[in-house]
Amino acid sequence: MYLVNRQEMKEIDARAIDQWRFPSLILMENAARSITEALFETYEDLMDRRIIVLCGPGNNGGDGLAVARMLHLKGAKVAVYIVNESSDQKTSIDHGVNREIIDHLSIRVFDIHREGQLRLLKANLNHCDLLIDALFGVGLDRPLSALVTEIIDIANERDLPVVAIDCPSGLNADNGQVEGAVLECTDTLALTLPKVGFYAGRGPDVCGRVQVLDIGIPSEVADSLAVKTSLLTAADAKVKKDKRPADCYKHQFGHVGIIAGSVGMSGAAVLTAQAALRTGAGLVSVLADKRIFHAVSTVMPEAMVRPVQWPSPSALDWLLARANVLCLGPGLGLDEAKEETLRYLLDHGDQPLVLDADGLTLLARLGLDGLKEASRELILTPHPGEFKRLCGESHDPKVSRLEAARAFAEKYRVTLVLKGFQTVVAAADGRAAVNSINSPALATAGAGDVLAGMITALIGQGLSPFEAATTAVALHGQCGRNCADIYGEDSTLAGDLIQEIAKELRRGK
Ligand SMILES: NC(=O)C1=CN([C@@H]2O[C@H](COP(=O)(O)OP(=O)(O)OC[C@H]3O[C@@H](n4cnc5c(N)ncnc54)[C@H](O)[C@@H]3O)[C@@H](O)[C@H]2O)[C@@H](O)CC1
Ligand SMILES: [K+]
Repeated sequence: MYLVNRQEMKEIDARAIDQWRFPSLILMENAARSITEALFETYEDLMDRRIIVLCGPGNNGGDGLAVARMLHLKGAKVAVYIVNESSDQKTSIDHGVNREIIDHLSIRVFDIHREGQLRLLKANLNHCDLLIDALFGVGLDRPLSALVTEIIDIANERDLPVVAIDCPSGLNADNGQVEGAVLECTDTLALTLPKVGFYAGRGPDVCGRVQVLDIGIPSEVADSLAVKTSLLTAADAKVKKDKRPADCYKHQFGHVGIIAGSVGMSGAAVLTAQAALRTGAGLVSVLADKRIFHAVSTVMPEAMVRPVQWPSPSALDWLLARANVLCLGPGLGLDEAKEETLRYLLDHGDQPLVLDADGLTLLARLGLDGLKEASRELILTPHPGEFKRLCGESHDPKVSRLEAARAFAEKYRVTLVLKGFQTVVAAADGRAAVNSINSPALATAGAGDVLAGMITALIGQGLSPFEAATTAVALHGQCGRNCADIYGEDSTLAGDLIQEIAKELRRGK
């Protein structure tokens, strides 16, 4: 699903109106109908609640007026407050139309132009059971005034459920930044598409549950724009590849080469390899330190395990001659021999290479300057600490994860998987995706090794690095959610995730 900024959303609305010939008032009516339905679905006792709709002067406020009308006509208890400070109190055209309609109904409508008029709102908020936020949507284009800030502060002080129409007021839909105040919402009903700002800066704290509502704009309209950002949802957890033919053989599904594990960290090699096998890899070869060879090979009869004394160019040559994709790093260790191993791999072979965990720390040590000229596709999977190390001095904590990941991937011509809550995947060509399928169950030892194995296996089966990374991230998130249901968030083990890969892949067929 596309994830859009304000300019893209406005362009989609404008094209729907100008090129696809949808009258804007129809879109507003559709929006209001979808929002009203969602409110009834979300709040079963809606008819018993005293509802306040806070409207701004633009089309977001117009949506609010139309929703207030629909709720009123269904018999709900609604009061409307319209905040408009502009000197001529001008509103958008469609807001004006909906104002006229509502003025002919018996709904209580109050105008607020200045601070002296806040007393009634303050009093009514004390007896309110649901606040609908229609102050500003994607049209917020300047810092909030003192009046609006005060209104938002008053509302935030109350312990009220708040439903945002399109976007919480005060949230910059481009980057999640807040200047002054932001309405803290329980639910955000995004119109047509989710906005980037929901997943950056303060966005995750203030949006609550996000639902995306269809308002009748055909999907071709968004397709006609070059939107480069997407939101990963359950649909992305399905592997987009053909079903295995009946007469298939293992060499058709990739040969994954894994360089992982060290004394005390043999499990990392096992988890990476098992995850790759469960994700459909035809063959998996592991180069493992000879001291952990038995530990790795005995628990994993399906993988080919070769004992190695690092550094070992000959073992790497053996692997380079066989594997069609490589993964280096989980539990590998950081000694001089491993540094030499990575240096050798960066200079030899042309298979895509996934660098994870210690592989990333080693890369940060070697320096990133050579990456742009690398003869192979590189996929880096850092957690925030590793990412900071990779960025070095250029790390800027004020830049959102999405933009930081995108800039890094473009600069170094790599696919970057910036892990954490709402993992970001970014490609060298500017595409990026944010994962919406998260689970606290994934915060467990070895979960990263599993993800690295999954990404590597999907590349081995022919997916592009970006496709493989986005699919694996969504699938991994889904497995985390399943495990949270089965074992609980506290008790999920990385190995449990691997069992879930099998169930999810079967379900996705
Ligand atoms: N065809 C469309 O364009 C549709 C738009 N829709 C709604 O319209 C919204 C966008 O409408 P608009 O572009 O009118 O924008 P908004 O209604 O989000 O806000 C713009 C209005 O707020 C004022 N404003 C902006 N920042 C302010 C600030 N900091 N303090 C005080 N006033 C401020 C502007 O002067 C303008 O009057 C969407 O978020 C969505 O809710 C929906 O009705 C669906 C269709
Ligand atoms: K809003």
